[in-house]
Amino acid sequence: MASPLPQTLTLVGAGKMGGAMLEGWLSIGVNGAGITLLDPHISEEMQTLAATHGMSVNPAAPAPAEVVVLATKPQMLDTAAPAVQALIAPKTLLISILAGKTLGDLSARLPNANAIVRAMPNLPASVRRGVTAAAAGKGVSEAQRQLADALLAGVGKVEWLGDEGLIDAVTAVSGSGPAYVFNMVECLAAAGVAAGLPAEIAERLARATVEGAGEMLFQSPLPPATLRQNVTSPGGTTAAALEVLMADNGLAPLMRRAVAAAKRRAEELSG
Ligand SMILES: NC(=O)C1=CN([C@@H]2O[C@H](COP(=O)(O)OP(=O)(O)OC[C@H]3O[C@@H](n4cnc5c(N)ncnc54)[C@H](O)[C@@H]3O)[C@@H](O)[C@H]2O)C=CC1
Ligand SMILES: O=C(O)[C@@H]1CCC=N1
Repeated sequence: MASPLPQTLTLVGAGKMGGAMLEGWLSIGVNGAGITLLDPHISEEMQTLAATHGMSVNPAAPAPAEVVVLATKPQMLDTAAPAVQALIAPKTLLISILAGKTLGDLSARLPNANAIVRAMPNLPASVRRGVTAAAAGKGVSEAQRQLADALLAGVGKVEWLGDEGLIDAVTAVSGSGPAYVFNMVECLAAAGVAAGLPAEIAERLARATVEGAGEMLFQSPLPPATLRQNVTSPGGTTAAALEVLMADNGLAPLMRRAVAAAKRRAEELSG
């Protein structure tokens, strides 16, 4: 049996991530007429989407909803909290995607929220290929957990965590991770230019390479190390490059430092 979907859902903060998730929910059949968007700086694109699907946008007195999704910047939590409290009925499920803000931080600002799921999605949700890790607070019923799962699975894969304490590390790996990959495309293209390629060709090649490699990861059951080995002819060109990338001062320590910095920042955003 298909998982249940909410009859009413209010999205607080319809920016890049909230908007990406919203498009996924529409595509799995959440009824636009039951959706309310609250965002003081809502984009024209979101307004058009809302009009197309009969959503309500910034109503004067929004009613409590079955599900409230909090998708403002973490720094806006204090400002948004009074309006969010008014959206929460005793059985409302609150899903927060705010980096760094813990279940405890959310409960302290929204004491009337009985059921809170803290989730960390990522931007490929916009093409329904996201991955979200989520942790449920104590007051979340099994039905509410399934409801959250249905919404999060609508935009990609879902990992439920028994330990909320892992979410800052999740944020540093998969939440921020798409940006690392996009930066790798930029760096690969720039390196191609340094090697003599015209800039436009280098960018097209770098981009298509990551698209193709990503699709192989998607389609193949093989571990990434095997996929890497399949490109690497002994004594060939890839081996020469990997000697640099896999050196003691290569990509691994750099990535460790980057992920540690992101995790530290998530911890700083808590409170
Ligand atoms: N962008 C990403 O890849 C990811 C973002 N996140 C989380 O998603 C949240 C949103 O991030 P983005 O979408 O990137 O930011 P964004 O700036 O694109 O969106 C935030 C939206 O909140 C709106 N907003 C500001 N104050 C508000 C208020 N008081 N009430 C209602 N809406 C308000 C803004 O107008 C804006 O449209 C953050 O907490 C971030 O940690 C999580 C995973 C990935
Ligand atoms: O950069 C950020 O803080 C957010 C959280 C993960 C991705 N974007």
